[in-house]
Amino acid sequence: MSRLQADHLFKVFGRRPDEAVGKLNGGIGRDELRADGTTAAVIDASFTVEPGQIFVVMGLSGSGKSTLLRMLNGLLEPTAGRVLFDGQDLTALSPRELRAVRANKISMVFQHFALFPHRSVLENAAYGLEVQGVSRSERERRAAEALELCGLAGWEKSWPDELSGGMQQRVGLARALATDADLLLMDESFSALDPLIRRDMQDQLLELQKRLKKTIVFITHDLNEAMRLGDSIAVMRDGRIVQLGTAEDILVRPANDYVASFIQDVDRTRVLTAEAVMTAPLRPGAGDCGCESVAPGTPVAEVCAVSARVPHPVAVKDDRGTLVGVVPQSRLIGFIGDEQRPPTACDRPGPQTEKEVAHA
Ligand SMILES: Nc1ncnc2c1ncn2[C@@H]1O[C@H](COP(=O)(O)OP(=O)(O)OP(=O)(O)O)[C@@H](O)[C@H]1O
Repeated sequence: MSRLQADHLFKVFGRRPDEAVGKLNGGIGRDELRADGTTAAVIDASFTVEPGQIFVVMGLSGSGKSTLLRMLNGLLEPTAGRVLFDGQDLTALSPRELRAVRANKISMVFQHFALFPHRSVLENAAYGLEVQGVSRSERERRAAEALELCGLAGWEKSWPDELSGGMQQRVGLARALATDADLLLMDESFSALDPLIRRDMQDQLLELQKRLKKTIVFITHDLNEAMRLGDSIAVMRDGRIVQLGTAEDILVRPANDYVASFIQDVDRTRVLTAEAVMTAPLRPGAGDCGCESVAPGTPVAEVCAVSARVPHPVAVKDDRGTLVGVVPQSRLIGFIGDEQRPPTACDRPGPQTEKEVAHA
């Protein structure tokens, strides 16, 4: 069972929302509705998020990301459609049941995390547990653990204003992790941070995720962030999900010109991995030599570097050392050059470089 499922979700603000859903289903556009003073913030969004996955919702300002997120945790009631959390229909719960689910199973991390200025870092991290009614000693233990996970051991007694912006954001993350919630909803959580600190936080989240295996919905307007973090990415435009897929799907097979224009500036060699470019080995015994090999998840840029050092296609091996494919140099060069056609033959073949002569 999926941890989270959005099933034909709509959110319409303004007059006669139900009528507007009917019109949207009938093919009317968002702009036509707006002329009536009605805003279709989310239109027919469906997706599933599996346990342990990072699901990223990416889109420009006004595309409907925050509205979608607020429906996922029950803060906003959908105009139509359902949200299933562990198979339970959130839209069918009473306000009291919904509050219990939100307090115990869902944690939010916002862009500007509001820390309490007159509480210590430890008390701030323990806040979610306090709301849950956990005893002081237990919540201090769990908050200290979460702070340590987020690299803030030793800062427990400090005040928020003694911390940098990045550290404050980590306290927010620690607060979310301390509650043991299965589902983390992160709304532009790193957007207010400087680029280097932001990257650091992304790395830290990925590192934490390897251990904790939470289910995370992460909202961002930054495609690079989406590609770094997302096991699965939904690209939103004007309230609709226009593409749903992995970073590789989006880079290699953009669904339309809009998505294609987004990915123009993405460095594919740093996002796509050996797995995306490898082929089946042609000769038996490939990868048996002592030459450098790469893991399936190695970025193409690093595979290029290895390829320049070994005299044959780069072997791709899984974590048990089993050969899963090879990456010939021609494929790497074709990939960087965005070339899909097969290679052509030379009418005067033969070694042309010192390296080729040495290995001829
Ligand atoms: N309470 C509301 N009443 C009326 N319209 C709203 C309301 N909340 C959001 N909207 C509209 O719904 C649309 C989607 O807004 P939303 O905040 O979900 O987008 P977003 O992608 O999260 O944008 P941002 O990145 O700027 O936060 C916008 O046109 C917004 O003006």
